[in-house]
Amino acid sequence: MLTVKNLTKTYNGAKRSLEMVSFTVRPGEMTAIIGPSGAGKTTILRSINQLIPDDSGEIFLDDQDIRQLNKQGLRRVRHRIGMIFQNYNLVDQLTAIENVLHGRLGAKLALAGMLSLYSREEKQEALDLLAEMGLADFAYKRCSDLSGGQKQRVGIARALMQHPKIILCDEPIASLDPKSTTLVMDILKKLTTTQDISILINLHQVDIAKAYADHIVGINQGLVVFDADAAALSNEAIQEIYA
Ligand SMILES: Nc1ncnc2c1ncn2[C@@H]1O[C@H](COP(=O)(O)OP(=O)(O)OP(=O)(O)O)[C@@H](O)[C@H]1O
Repeated sequence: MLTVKNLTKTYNGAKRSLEMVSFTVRPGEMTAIIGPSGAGKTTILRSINQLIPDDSGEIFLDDQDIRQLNKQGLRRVRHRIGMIFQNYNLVDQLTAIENVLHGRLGAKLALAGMLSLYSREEKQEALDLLAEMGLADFAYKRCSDLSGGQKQRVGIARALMQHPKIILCDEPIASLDPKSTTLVMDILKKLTTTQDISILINLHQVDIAKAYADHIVGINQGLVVFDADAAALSNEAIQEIYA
């Protein structure tokens, strides 16, 4: 479903951050990217939907090479890729439901988007998603008044509002306590099994990656040093990834 081939990236004047990175995210699976700080995990995610330019490689979502798309094509593809961030990226002064509705912006004409014009169906869908996230009572609360775990669940609902084929998660649990971590990871896992959504997730915690991911990609200094089913992640492999 998502195939990254020989992705290479150098930031201005710096040494190479990604070196011929290749891996595949299969449909309905959770793939975790693990590796030490600075290994290139965020750079991979940001390159996939072309938030940052890369040097070379191929990024296929189904049959389409994202790197070859024009502006309009890229906009369309981005709408099928949900994103979840460590710092939530919500508009704090808006309510939870308003933030969730932002997930529809990519599908709207510019004017409707600018005026925040949403249909009754869209509003109902946003409410239903918040209820699914256990946040029915928080729909009209400002996001600034929510806890980290609640904010992240609003972020997931916003991503789901895009009806994505894949969700990219950049360390979504890094700021959460253990209870919220379990809640958020359980929700993400359930999306893969019940909705056939693929998840590509950057994680710092190896134990969480082993417990939840179907497939693990280990990165060290911009190179893929492990790429296999989670069950194959041995202590030796972990040592090599974190060397
Ligand atoms: N905007 C930037 N300008 C220059 N170098 C950058 C930039 N962003 C990242 N890098 C460098 O690219 C490399 C990979 O960084 P990246 O943030 O992708 O790693 P990471 O694995 O996500 O790290 P962490 O786990 O700490 O978030 C690092 O050497 C980093 O210093």
